[in-house]
Amino acid sequence: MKSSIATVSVSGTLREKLAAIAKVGFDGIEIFEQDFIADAGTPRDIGRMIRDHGLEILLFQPFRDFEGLDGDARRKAFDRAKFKFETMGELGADLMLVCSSLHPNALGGIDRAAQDFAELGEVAASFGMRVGYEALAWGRHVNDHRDAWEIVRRADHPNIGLILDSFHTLARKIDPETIRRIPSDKIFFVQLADAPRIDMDLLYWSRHFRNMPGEGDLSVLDFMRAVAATGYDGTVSLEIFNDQFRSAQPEGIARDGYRALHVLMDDVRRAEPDVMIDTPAMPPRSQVNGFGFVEFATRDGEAEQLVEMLRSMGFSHSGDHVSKAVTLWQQGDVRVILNKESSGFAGAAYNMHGTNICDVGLRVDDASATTERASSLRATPFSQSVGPGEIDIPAIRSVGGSVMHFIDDTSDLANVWSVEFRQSDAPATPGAGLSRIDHVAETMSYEDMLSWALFYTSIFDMSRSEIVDVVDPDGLVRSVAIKSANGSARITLNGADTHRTFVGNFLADSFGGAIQHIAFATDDIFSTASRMRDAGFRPLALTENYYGDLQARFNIEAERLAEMKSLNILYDETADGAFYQFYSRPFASGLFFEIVQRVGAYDGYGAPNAPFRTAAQKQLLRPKGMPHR
Ligand SMILES: O=C(O)c1ccc(O)c(O)c1
Ligand SMILES: [Mg+2]
Repeated sequence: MKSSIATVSVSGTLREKLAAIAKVGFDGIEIFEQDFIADAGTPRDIGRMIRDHGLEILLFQPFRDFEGLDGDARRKAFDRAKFKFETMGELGADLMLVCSSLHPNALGGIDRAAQDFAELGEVAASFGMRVGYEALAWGRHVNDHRDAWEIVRRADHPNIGLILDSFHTLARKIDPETIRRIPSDKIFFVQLADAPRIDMDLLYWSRHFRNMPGEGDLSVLDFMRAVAATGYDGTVSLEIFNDQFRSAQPEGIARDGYRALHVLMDDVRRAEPDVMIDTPAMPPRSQVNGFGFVEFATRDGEAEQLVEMLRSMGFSHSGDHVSKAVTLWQQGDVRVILNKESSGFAGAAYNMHGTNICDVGLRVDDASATTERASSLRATPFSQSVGPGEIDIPAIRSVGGSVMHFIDDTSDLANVWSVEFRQSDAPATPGAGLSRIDHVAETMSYEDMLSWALFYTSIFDMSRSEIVDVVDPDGLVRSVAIKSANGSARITLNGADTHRTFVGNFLADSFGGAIQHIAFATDDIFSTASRMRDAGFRPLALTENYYGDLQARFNIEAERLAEMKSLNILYDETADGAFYQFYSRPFASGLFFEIVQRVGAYDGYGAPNAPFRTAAQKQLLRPKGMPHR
């Protein structure tokens, strides 16, 4: 199988696109005519430049409005095709995509179109070219791959074949299983794209909202399984028209494309064990079993403030690093590390961002297999020199340049706490009932959200929720939740459109995204909240109006409601269960803690409460009388 990406999928000039596509390791490209025409080089020069990047031109496209014409218009269409074949010869491309016609004068008829393609096949053959026919979902007469296939079958010419595009098939809800009966040698090329399910005009949806396989809601896996089952082992190419991608960094998009394509082929291989799939092998998705630790880079007054907060939340100072200014704080199954080093990764992270969560440890089944899969999918490995008494823990780069470490039970990684930390003499405190990390919340620019969701769902056995809109007083924040298969690890990604929102404001200070808050789980939030209050914890205060509204919306006993109000506990309820939560006040550049209790099978994060708590948080951040940013 050759991997390819269409030049339209990536932003920049043709040269910038090629550099990015080549760097991440695609075999070739689909060259879009616009990209080619906009470049000042001759077709020969452009062809050479592409090959100099180590890339093949696997497809030239698109050729429009060809079939179904008659008279002069038909002759003109053939002349146009000849001109394109000549250009392709100079470029060094031998396959042209013809998409189904939208021409107002195009006449329908399978046999008429077949006749056009039989003749075009002869012309193509005389130029040493091949032609693939693709049904656009909004084609005038042909908008279904089954009709395109029938035309190709009846054209019966060795230089005429079919091009399949997952978007056109899946957007129209055409059963991809119908692909299994097409002979593989007549499939000349396969294009892949996903898209979010939005009810809108097909053309508009396709030209603006496509995204990488796995980033949307279409079943690209079922489509590709059917293609693979035919025995097709030719090019698989990403053709992604997306407004956001057009303005993103070319290399990030190319990398996401590479990741999406290879993870899809890996999934196909696992789903169709009898089919030979020729892509690099990688370990299966990594099983995540919760969070091993979270690490703050911090210093001075902010470090003292953090210690105060941890104490007030019931954490005990349980250990000191054998050689570094690093302390370990524990409660239940939660480990928080405070790193006050001025050198190394945490030191650099502090110098850049101030107090921040620079590192997260995920518990996985197999740490080295996890990093192996991650590097196969072009994640950036991370390592730093291992100091005296330290264990080399496998790690990769994560959101905003932070680090993600992997801990498992199968190697000496399991002993890291006893090896790297000396137990503290400080007496353990009784705690406040926090048992584990329920979730961590990462803040990022909305443009990066799909990319980080793909990061999690491709490397780990994690799935993605629908995107929900969270209203901030100064803008919209979109949020998607990532959850491990067993529910033990949850990560929410919050995408900010503007820096005026609470998360956007944090983003402006944190350059490129970071964890903004950590939510701890308790089994009894009322007891936890009162114990924390007694230990000096200062919760985020909600308004009277909030509790008035709760009373109106839900059936909560008056006494309970009064207790919630006095402890600043928020509430949500669905058919699956109930959810209680309360928050700390923001500290440092807008970091905060959350305490949650899930009742029944409640699976959300209290999104209906988000506008009220963000308003309260912003109130505290904004200096009185100052216009906000
Ligand atoms: O939107 C289009 O016109 C268009 C062109 C070529 C394709 O391969 C395609 O899928 C869509
Ligand atoms: Mg296409």
